[in-house]
Amino acid sequence: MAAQANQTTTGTAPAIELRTVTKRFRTPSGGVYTALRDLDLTVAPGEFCAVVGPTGCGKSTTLSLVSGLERASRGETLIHGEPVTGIDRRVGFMFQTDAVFPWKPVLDNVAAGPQFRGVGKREAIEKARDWLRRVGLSGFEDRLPHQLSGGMRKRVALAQTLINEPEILLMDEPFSALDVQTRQIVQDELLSLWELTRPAVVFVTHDLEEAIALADKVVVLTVGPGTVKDTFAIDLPRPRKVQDIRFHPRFVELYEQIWTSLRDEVQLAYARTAGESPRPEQAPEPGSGPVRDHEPAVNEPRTNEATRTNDTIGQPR
Ligand SMILES: Nc1ncnc2c1ncn2[C@@H]1O[C@H](COP(=O)(O)OP(=O)(O)OP(=O)(O)O)[C@@H](O)[C@H]1O
Repeated sequence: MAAQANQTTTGTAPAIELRTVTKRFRTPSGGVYTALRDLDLTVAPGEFCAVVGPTGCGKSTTLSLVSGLERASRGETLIHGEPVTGIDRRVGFMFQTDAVFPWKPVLDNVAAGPQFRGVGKREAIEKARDWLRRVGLSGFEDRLPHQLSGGMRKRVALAQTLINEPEILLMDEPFSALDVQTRQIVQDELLSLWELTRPAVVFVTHDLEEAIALADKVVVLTVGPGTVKDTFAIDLPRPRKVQDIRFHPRFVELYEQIWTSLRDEVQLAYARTAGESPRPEQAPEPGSGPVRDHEPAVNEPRTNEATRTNDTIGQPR
């Protein structure tokens, strides 16, 4: 603990650290489902980390642990060297669905975060105006969210998240609902805004091209119970334009290497849900808080996983 405290004060602690984390859930039938097992993950301050893995391998669960929404059954989750004990104001989130107040104009939606954090209304509105300008939405301040396109709503979501200047940014498939062209524009915007404030990012995606184009490193998780299979440093130059970087010869090399690692996990996940190789029952693990050790451990796959396995992870477009 002393070493951790020292690391924190000297600013050298990782922004995020998961140490040998296991996460188990109780299933509706009373069994125990192990979503993550012995997962180790470190993200440095200012580092952009993308996480890929087959459906159901525990990517969102990993984010839930960092966000403080869930607690590990075993192992430690640390932010800047300190254990996560709940929701932390230094952490920002962006998910697949937009978290907006549908009845509020865009400006008020963006100003809501700072106001919630105690900033006065006038200052919050000025800040919101500034962030809307940065995401290219000046002139749209009075629109309601439903009066914007999907891409514009994502830019609002970016402004809403980044206005709070998070030190850690957790993103769970934030752009998956967008068409390819809009997605690339918003990805570029994310990169240029990230350069401004440099939060540590964990970006979960099913899109390997997106992961490589955005990240400093790509972490491949195994089929569930998820653990880190491989970590790839993305040594592509920055600043990047996502439309261009995928034609870089190194991008293609990295894509092939990472896909080789990922492909086996995707196929295994698909085979499980297609019934070729049923998920093994798992022995309960000690020290898991509310899930007691003598309870039966049964891994129960989600019924809709098979349909999502191969459609979003594939060869470069
Ligand atoms: N609260 C919960 N109770 C029981 N099981 C859960 C709970 N949350 C997640 N799980 C299970 O844990 C596993 C991992 O879920 P998670 O959502 O983290 O996977 P994922 O990799 O993000 O999936 P996808 O790529 O499909 O979004 C899944 O099999 C899921 O059904």
